[in-house]
Amino acid sequence: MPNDQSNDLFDRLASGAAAEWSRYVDHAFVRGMGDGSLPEPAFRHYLAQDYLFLTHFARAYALAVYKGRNLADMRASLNGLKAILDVEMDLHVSLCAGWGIAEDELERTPESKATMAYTRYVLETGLRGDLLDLHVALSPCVIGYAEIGKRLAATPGALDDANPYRVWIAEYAGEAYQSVAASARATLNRLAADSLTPARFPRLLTIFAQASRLEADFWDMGLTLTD
Ligand SMILES: Cc1ncc(C[n+]2csc(CCO)c2C)c(N)n1
Repeated sequence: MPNDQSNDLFDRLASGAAAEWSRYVDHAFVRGMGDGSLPEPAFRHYLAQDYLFLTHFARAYALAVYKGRNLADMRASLNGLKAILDVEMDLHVSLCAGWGIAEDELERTPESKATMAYTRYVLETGLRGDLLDLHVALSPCVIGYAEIGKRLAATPGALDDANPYRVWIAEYAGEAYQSVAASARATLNRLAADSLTPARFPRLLTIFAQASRLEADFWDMGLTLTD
């Protein structure tokens, strides 16, 4: 549970933006994946937009390489970039293929406004700010999916064969992804130890709240099939 007295920056942000955070992680789209009631066209629409989202997300990691202040920062971001380009994208393309969406169709999909808004917000925040601003903008995405995966996996029946969304849930609830999220938390704390001041916290909270809102809007876009 979020805790604003915590030493963990992520906990302080999630607790400071509790309304935006819970609209995102407890969204109807998420609950629909948990109990299998999400309409399949909504999931297909989401998957195709998520392909475009991941492409921009890779650019954001490339920007984080550039923004690193030392080789350790730069190497950590490069590992994130490689994980997306060499692993995540392939996983996503095969997940889409399983849902009947071929790679050339993904390439041809027009970007929805929600995808544009979210990805450009993250990129612009990183361009304008420093590495801490950028990692705060990325954190609802990276850490939120781990939290969603863990919660859903604990829902009775969520991982049953009868649930068409079980593969998605198992992926994010799995140990490999949980450890990606744990290291994203550690990165935030490391950067905060270096450059977080009390005066700066409200500005970081604004970034976190906006990114969480845009994540919730991304679920809305899937659910309502909006372009
Ligand atoms: C809208 C949206 N938000 C978050 C994620 C999760 N996510 C984005 S990049 C990545 C890999 C991090 O190394 C993960 C898990 C997503 N797929 N789509």
